[in-house]
Amino acid sequence: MHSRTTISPALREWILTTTRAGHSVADVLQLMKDSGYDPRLSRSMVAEVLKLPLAALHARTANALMSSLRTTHPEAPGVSIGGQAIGVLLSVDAPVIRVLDGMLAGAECDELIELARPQLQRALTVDSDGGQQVDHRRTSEGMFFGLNELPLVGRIEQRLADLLGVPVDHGEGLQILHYLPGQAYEPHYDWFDPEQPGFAAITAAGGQRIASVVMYLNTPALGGGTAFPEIGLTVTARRGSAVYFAYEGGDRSSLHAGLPVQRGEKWIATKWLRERPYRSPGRR
Ligand SMILES: O=C(O)CCC(=O)C(=O)O
Ligand SMILES: [Fe+2]
Repeated sequence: MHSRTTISPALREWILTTTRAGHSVADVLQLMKDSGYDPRLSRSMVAEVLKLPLAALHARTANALMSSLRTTHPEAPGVSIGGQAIGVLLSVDAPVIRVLDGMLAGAECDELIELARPQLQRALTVDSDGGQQVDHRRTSEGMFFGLNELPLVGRIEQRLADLLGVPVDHGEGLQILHYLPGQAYEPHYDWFDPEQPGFAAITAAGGQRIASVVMYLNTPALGGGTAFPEIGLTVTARRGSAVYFAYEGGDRSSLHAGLPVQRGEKWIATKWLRERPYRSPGRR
């Protein structure tokens, strides 16, 4: 007798909408695994809902589950997305860097600052065990928006997704950072170090980081650029513009720093992108 798996209507609906939204079967299985579903059970449930032969899923799973997406690097001279003309002002091949102007409209910058201001807290970094820590290397204050938390946030996330060819749910929540004179973010990598004990925990959902977009929400009076010391490049912090950079885990050329603000203040919004969907069913 063929025994059918019991699938809740909510889960059935989620599998259908997620695949219709363009996600691969591998993505769906990975998201379910991240949410604690048994992989074998997930495969039968997904096969049943999508009316796929179970064997096809088994054969594909091992490779497909590890499949990871890369961002598409924006090409000069630029692109228009939803009415926003984004210009590519500078391109570097190694590390991959694009300096972008027109990433955000002035009003969007102002709105993000005002929404974030009341929620600022001392910015944390991920410690070697995967937990959050106060870090002397990063003296700014910050906050995170949930994915698509507000229409403005959702609009910016969709623009980034269209620009980089990666679904919105590969993104971590948008982080807003505020630096005052003297505050900085010392040289660091955005990818997670596979040698660190917390690597498995940090990358269990979404996998490794693959790219970052630092968007400048204001123009500091002096200082506060983003430096790439390995190649001697400093990107000027200018309201509405952004720096995008992409990397592999372990890529030391992607070392970068938020230089100290010398006069005025600096506001940025950072989006970190993962190789796989970072958002799982039921998680914001
Ligand atoms: O403040 C900056 O310019 C860089 C910020 C940064 O590196 C980050 O948010 O990961
Ligand atoms: Fe960074």
